[in-house]
Amino acid sequence: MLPPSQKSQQLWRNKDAKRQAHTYTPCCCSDQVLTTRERRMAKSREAAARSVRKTANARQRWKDAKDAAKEGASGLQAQLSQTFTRKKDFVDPEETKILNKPATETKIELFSSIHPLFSSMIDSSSTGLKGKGIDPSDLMQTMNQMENDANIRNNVHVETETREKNVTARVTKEKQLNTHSQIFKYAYAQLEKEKAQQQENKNLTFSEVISMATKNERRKRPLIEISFRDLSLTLKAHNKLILRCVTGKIKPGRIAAVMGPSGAGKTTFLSAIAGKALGCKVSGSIFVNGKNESIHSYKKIIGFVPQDDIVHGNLTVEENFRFSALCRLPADLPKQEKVLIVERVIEFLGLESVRNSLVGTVEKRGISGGQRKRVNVGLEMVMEPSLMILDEPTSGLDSASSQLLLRALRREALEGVNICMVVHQPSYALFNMFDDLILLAKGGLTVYHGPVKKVEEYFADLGINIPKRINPPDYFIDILEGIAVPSGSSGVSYEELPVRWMLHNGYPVPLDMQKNAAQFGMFATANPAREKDPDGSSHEERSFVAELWHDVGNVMELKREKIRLNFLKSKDLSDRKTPGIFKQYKYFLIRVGKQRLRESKIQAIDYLILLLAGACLGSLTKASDQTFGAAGYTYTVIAWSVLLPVVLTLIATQPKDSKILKNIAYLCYPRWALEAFIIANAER
Ligand SMILES: Nc1ncnc2c1ncn2[C@@H]1O[C@H](COP(=O)(O)OP(=O)(O)OP(=O)(O)O)[C@@H](O)[C@H]1O
Repeated sequence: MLPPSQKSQQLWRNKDAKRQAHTYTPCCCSDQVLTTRERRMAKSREAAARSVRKTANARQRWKDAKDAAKEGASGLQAQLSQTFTRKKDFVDPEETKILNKPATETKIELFSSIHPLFSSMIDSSSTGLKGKGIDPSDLMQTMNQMENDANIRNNVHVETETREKNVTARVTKEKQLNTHSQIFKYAYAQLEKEKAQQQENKNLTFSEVISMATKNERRKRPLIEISFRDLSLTLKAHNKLILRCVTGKIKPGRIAAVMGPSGAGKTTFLSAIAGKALGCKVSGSIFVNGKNESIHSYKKIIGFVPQDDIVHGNLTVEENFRFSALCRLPADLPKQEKVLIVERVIEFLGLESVRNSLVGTVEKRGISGGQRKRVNVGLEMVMEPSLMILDEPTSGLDSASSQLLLRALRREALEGVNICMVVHQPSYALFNMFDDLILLAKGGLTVYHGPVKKVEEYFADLGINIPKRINPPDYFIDILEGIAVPSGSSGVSYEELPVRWMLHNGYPVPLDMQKNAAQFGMFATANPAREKDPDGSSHEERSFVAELWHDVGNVMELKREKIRLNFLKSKDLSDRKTPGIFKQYKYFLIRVGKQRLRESKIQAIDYLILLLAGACLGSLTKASDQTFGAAGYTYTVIAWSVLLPVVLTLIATQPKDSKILKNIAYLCYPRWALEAFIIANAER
């Protein structure tokens, strides 16, 4: 039990942490400038969202009324055609009843309340129809006319057009959007439209869903399928096999989970397929869309979320997304489309409430750990990748947040994105949200690779049945860890499972694994965790100098590989033209500028140094030249030293200002330029 004073302190700390996650308190003048600017932008964005919501509501009312009127009109049509078959001069009392049918009446009333034209049309049609025998299909025609009439639409506040004929027309229209609020209005209107479409899609029949999914024009992104055969990785430094004979395929439009005990080689596997396995000797083959091409040729459309954070703590959630989108989306994509993509990701990931909060650093707390994880994923989602590789994106998330993340990824998969992720201990609900499973045993050997739905059946065929009330993924991992002994009739040991998988699929079994057949009484496996030591060199006693030389060689080799990976250009097959180096340089500079403004302490020290430098320079001038107006000069130098960085930062971070001024700002701050370049290259 904590004493009351400590208890209240803890309570206060918790409250403070919560408060900081949602509101960002500036701690210096430069922060204040940014915050005020952002608050103004947030206000205009919220106004845009409100206006779009109003429009969407109006559109919904219009749609309801139109449906009601159509229903009423067809009812009317049916009744009238009945009536006209009867004697013309005979007035059926039922007719009046039908025309005054309460439901229809209500709907017609609703529709006529929207536009007076309709009420007059109803009047004239009903009397005319009754009296003169006008064809009731005129009613439908007039309705269509009304639907196409821009003035009428304006009367019901349908401000944004609802049907764009094609993308080109839309892009032309989009080019006219300039202001912040126009862009956001456009983005929110699109989002509302997508939501409405989603709602409509819920009512589709199975065949309609299939035909929709197979329509080529719905697939915006190029598809990437990765197949790998006999993929093995050996750590060069230790001559240790960490991934062995992995064969399989990850497909577009599907989410594959990679699971296995700790140290099984899951991260290594992801690095291998992403072409990021540094310090390793790779054997076997990796095919992209069935062709033997380098995965680096597609790096512009591959999103990689590593285990460690890639977010910038001194930027807000939205800023993080915006910078990623600006640098990695196609350069010719209109700005409003980029904003729309960012907004969509914020919504999909449920980050709306923290969009303006700082992500946070070690010194300054920001959003929660779960939100931070989602931001990590979002950074890659905003670049609209075709292949997404994620290393433990759900670790540290509760079940609800993990499911939210999976739902967001499912939406990506519906667009044809190929998603492969490492996941630890998923709940049963989460486990069932995956399409495929790659189960690795220690030593990087495959135990299962196929649909999630068939994994239980496969293990049951081996005689391994999942005990009641045990989560299947937990049970599989326990077996592979050697914690649980497989239940069932077969008596299969966990060490046999990789070879069982090879035999099940007719894959060749490596020689050293065949040798141990007698041990298991079958054509079986060696201990998969056993390290391969082909030349026995690891047992060799080496002198200290030889070992040091060996280590230095490995480090140098690793550095060389890193440089080659970062700077050597491979043929680009991604069909995406991202912004050029100068554009990217500009984005990085703006980003670094914002970060520096927020790092108030470092900024203050920088200013202090500049102040001292200015003072020194000023005193020197004063000492050597008495007649040059030294005092004034000193103060000028000091003032410029202090003010220049602030002025340049402000100019550089303004979204719309004189291009010349901005370029001067970029040129005048070489240190930032250098920083931006280093960061840019380190991140690629
Ligand atoms: N660069 C490296 N240097 C030394 N050992 C390495 C290196 N990379 C991987 N390994 C070893 O390879 C094995 C597989 O590592 P990997 O990170 O792929 O495992 P994992 O399944 O992702 O583990 P976890 O679930 O704990 O993250 C481990 O035993 C690890 O120690």
